[in-house]
Amino acid sequence: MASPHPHLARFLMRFEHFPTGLTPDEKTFHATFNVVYTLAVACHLFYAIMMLWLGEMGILALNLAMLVVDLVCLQLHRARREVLAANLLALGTCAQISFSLRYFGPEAGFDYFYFGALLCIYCIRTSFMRRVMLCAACLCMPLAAYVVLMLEGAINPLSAGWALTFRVINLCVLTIFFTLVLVQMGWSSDRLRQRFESGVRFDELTGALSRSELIEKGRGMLADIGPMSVMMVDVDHLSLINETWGRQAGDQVLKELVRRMRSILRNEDLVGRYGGEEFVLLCPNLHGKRADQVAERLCKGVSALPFVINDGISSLDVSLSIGVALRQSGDKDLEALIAKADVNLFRAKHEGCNQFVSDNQLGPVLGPGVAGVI
Ligand SMILES: Nc1nc2c(ncn2[C@@H]2O[C@H](COP(=O)(O)OP(=O)(O)OP(=O)(O)O)[C@@H](O)[C@H]2O)c(=O)[nH]1
Repeated sequence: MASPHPHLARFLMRFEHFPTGLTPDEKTFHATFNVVYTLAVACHLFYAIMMLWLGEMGILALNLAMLVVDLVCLQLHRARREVLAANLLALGTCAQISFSLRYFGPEAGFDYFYFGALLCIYCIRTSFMRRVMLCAACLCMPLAAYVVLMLEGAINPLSAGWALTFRVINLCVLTIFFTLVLVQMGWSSDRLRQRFESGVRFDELTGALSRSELIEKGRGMLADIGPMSVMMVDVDHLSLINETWGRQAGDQVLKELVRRMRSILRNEDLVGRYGGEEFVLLCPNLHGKRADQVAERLCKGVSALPFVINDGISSLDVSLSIGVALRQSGDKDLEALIAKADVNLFRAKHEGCNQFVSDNQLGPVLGPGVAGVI
């Protein structure tokens, strides 16, 4: 899916050096999180300084604890990070609200109303478990704040001007947080929906399209669109990798291969697992020399970095061979195109692997290579 806001996406991407192999959407997703975290941490620090100033050691301890959790959370794996982020943002906001209640008294009810409205919008797009977690997290702290308030009564040491300023800041920060979280949730849930709810069948191991799905979508493409390239991709010497490092290592190579190919290809290109270690790529509107350039980029790009296997203990150099078939005008037979790509793949293998051969007869372009251990 293309990011709905390309300018925002480009801006957000400046916030991080990304690991290689991420798609533009994934980069935006990461970057959004980083902006949210930066804001969250800055906000916690701001409140911490204010608490110190006001001598509120209890709320200060709470804020600092959350700051530490935030920072730890930053280091976590991104899947877990997503769930934690939602909770942390809610908790952080509640800390601010408990402060508001304490110092602004019942007027802070408006903040609650506003926060509740934002949370509702946010929750609509989350899973049931996440909604439960969010609500639990969001209810705990204001509840604690109310108990404290009931015991001590609201105090209001701030002048009306300061109180208004802080409440405005509070509401602005809330708005920025939740806007960013909403944007991010929109992108991620769209991706999830595309992946799991659209009835599209995926290969379980690699996440590539299943063979039947690929054929179905490919036939649709041939009916609808003009030029197109079909590439048959084969991992070189996978049986050697399996024998030397075990089948699990081979599986990791296949998974990583699909991830890297996706990062090189455009969003509209389809990656399907055709069988075993063979993948078919369907690239609409790609023809002539541009198809060769993409095939070359795949060969070079995928093998540029070693593949990490066995939980990071070892790494392998892995290369690809690719056969490219170009759709001639009027071609409607997908299987014939795939068969043509397969013939070209056979030539690429025969001529030494780690290269592509295309209908353009411009390949092979790379020297022979073998899978080797670093
Ligand atoms: N780990 C793993 N291996 C697979 C999977 N599917 C197929 N293979 C292996 O891929 C290997 C394919 O063997 P070959 O057709 O001889 O190909 P190769 O060893 O890659 O040699 P070349 O293609 O000539 O470079 C076999 O060892 C299969 O067991 C899979 O899902 N996981």
